[in-house]
Amino acid sequence: MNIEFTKYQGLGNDFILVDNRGTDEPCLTPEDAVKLCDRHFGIGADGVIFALPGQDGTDYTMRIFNSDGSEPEMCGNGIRCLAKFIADLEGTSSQEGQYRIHTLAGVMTPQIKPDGQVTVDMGMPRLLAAEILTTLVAPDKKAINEPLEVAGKSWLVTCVSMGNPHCITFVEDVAAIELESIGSEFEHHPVFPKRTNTEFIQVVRPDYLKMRVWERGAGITLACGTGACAVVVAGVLAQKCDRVATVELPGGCLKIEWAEQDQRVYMTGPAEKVFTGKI
Ligand SMILES: N[C@@H](CCC[C@H](N)C(=O)O)C(=O)O
Repeated sequence: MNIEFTKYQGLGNDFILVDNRGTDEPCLTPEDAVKLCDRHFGIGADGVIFALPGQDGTDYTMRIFNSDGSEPEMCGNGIRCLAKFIADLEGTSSQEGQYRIHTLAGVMTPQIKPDGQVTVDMGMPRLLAAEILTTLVAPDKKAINEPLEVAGKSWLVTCVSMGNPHCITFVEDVAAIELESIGSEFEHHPVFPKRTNTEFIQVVRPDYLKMRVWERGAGITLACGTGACAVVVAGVLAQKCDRVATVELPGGCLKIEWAEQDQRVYMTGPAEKVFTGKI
């Protein structure tokens, strides 16, 4: 193996980025990803992201393996990192750039802004149980504020897909949540046949939310972009937040808008190169 990589992070959600423009399949296996993501015996990361050739008229394709080797449909912090990585590969990192990226969740459009932040058109949220995927309610129904039994307690949850599944629960105090012990129970709950990401949310103000996350396939992370988008959608549906809100995560803040006009979700946040290396 002789592969160059660049490590990026978006709010501390960190990824190994690989230039995979030469072939249509990832040049590393899910098993490789598990080894490389290991924080003691590997490079250390929440996932490995591949920049592949575009499909169906898009500029690039993004594929990602979680740190457990599973393949999610989308990654919000990851796609901001990918935009910066592409700008670097194309030698345009000092300019603004906009890319159409094919993902397993559809086409996403990240745009690098003059201040270096990246805004991503994340598409429309999917709300029906059959799309999410959850058996918590009937396939043609939305799961909004539904009771779910986890760790001996009944939680009111709202389920949203941003291409990948999210289970959101509003709590009084996010700091008091014992994520280490309950996160995995949500992830593997039988009502989520493809497992789930879980977000715990404290509403500070309707335009300011505090979030902690347990990610499917990665456990506790410092931030989750698709999660922050799903949270604002859930907050609007449950009448707990505005359509434009700041979501504060342990790694920093994201600005999320669920636009009334086109019903699409827009996410703005940072993405930074950390170092380059060779495997
Ligand atoms: N951290 C990501 C989400 C990565 C995928 C997730 N773990 C899943 O399996 O769905 C983000 O920023 O969106």
